[in-house]
Amino acid sequence: MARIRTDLCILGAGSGGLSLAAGAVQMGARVVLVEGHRMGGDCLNYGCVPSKALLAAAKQAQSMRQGGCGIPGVAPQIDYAAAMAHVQATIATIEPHDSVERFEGLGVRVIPAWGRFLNEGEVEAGGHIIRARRFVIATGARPSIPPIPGLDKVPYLTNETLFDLRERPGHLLILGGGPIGMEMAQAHRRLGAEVTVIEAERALNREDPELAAIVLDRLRAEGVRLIEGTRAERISGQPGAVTVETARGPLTGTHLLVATGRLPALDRLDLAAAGIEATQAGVSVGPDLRSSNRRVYAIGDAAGGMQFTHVAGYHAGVVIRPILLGLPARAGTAHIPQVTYTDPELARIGPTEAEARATHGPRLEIARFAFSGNDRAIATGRTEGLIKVMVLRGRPIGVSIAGEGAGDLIGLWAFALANGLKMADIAKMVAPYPTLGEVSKRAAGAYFSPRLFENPWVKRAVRITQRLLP
Ligand SMILES: Cc1cc2nc3c(=O)[nH]c(=O)nc-3n(C[C@H](O)[C@H](O)[C@H](O)COP(=O)(O)OP(=O)(O)OC[C@H]3O[C@@H](n4cnc5c(N)ncnc54)[C@H](O)[C@@H]3O)c2cc1C
Ligand SMILES: NC(=O)c1ccc[n+]([C@@H]2O[C@H](COP(=O)([O-])OP(=O)(O)OC[C@H]3O[C@@H](n4cnc5c(N)ncnc54)[C@H](O)[C@@H]3O)[C@@H](O)[C@H]2O)c1
Repeated sequence: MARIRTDLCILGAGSGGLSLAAGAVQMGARVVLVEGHRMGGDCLNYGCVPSKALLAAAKQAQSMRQGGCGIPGVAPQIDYAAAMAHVQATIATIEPHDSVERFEGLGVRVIPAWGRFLNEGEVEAGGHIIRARRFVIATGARPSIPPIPGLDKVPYLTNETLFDLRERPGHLLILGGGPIGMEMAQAHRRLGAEVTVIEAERALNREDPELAAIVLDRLRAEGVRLIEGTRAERISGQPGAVTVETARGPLTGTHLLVATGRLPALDRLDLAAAGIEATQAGVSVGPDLRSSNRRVYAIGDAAGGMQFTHVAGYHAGVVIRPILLGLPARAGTAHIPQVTYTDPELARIGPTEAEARATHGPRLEIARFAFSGNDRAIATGRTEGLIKVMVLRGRPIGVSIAGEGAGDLIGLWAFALANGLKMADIAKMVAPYPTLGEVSKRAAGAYFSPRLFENPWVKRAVRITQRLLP
């Protein structure tokens, strides 16, 4: 076995591992990056990128079908294989950025193999023994497959196989109404498939129900059949005919997509050999993302917590400080946004209204503004939408937005929360007219309006001043 000595060994070349490798090598560290499967990880190959590309194709089809602004709709000619070719072309365009060639060009040593710990300070991968000053586990997550009787005997899809389809499913059954389930439900419905979602609780149940309802109403109106509060009890069938038995009766479709959550991918690592503690949720880490083995950190999906590409990238930025410079660093969550890319989009940062009320009680104030009052939304015919801001002592602590462009609109609030800005700072902003961005300013306006317009002291001050002014 060849021996390698290095400063930093990263396991997993997905969103987190790649960000860390690029940053660390360019700052002068010797970096070994171990990847057992595809560079770019889940996000590029089976996650964010293909799902957003398919949603874009579906949105194109829907805008033709729906028409609007005086232009009548037309029946789109949908070629599912062509939509999937667009998905693959999107991946192929982004791929070079995450490639072995690019990282080797930066000076990273890439080992294309699965890695596993041999002891507290060594990893074995592809016939190499890597001894590093620090290790970072960035091995991501994979679909969690629920133990439903019969599921192991039928053909089913996950996000890892869905994008390989070239023939449109006639009727796609989806187990799970989380972000994966709802994004893929809308994409497939708009591309012409029949779609039924079976959700054990409430669809999009981590979101504010009032805002989730805006999205779910739209999906239902487009023909997605949503069966909530129902578990799959037994599954049977064969290719082309899969039946899910539920308390509300059997449901039969041509394909089944399992989207019931994701579990950290730790099984190949032999964590015990390195004294690294973990639970089902992920590697056990403190706020500094350090594991029970002080040489080893975990980032991204492998660290449990929020499963998003931007979180993996953020984690990379957090651990680079102690690893390269010995400086302290802590990862927070209060300023992390998340977006479900249905149409309309659903974006959130911080707690929902119910969560914020449970923590802060009557001290919490809520500012809201509906997209129906935004001139741009009216001009484009996209008036379904709402922004809701949770405010504590003049500062926003949480924001939920459902509506066209919500994922971009949440950016302003992510900036505000990351920098501890106040509602007054948002109110100071002059937003260009007519833009959807005005909804943020109007929400801040809604917060100050009662203070300004319903305040007898303000009225009295104005009357006195008016008497005194020449
Ligand atoms: C369908 C879908 C859509 C999504 N959409 C979004 C979105 O729109 N926005 C968003 O922010 N997030 C989205 N996500 C989540 C996002 O993809 C993940 O949060 C992100 O990829 C996590 O990055 P990571 O670096 O932790 O892991 P990954 O990107 O999964 O990378 C982990 C890598 O580690 C490798 N690996 C695993 N074990 C080993 C080992 N023992 N040795 C060597 N290599 C190993 C894997 O092969 C993989 O390449 C989506 C996920 C899915 C499934
Ligand atoms: N736009 C985005 O940023 C985006 C998109 C997709 C995925 N992701 C990430 O990937 C993660 C995983 O997504 P996901 O949608 O698979 O998981 P999820 O955990 O968010 O949702 C899974 C849903 O499945 C339901 N469920 C679980 N077991 C069930 C069963 N037996 N029968 C019926 N329903 C069942 C749950 O109640 C839940 O609502 C997300 O939490 C998110 O972090 C992000």
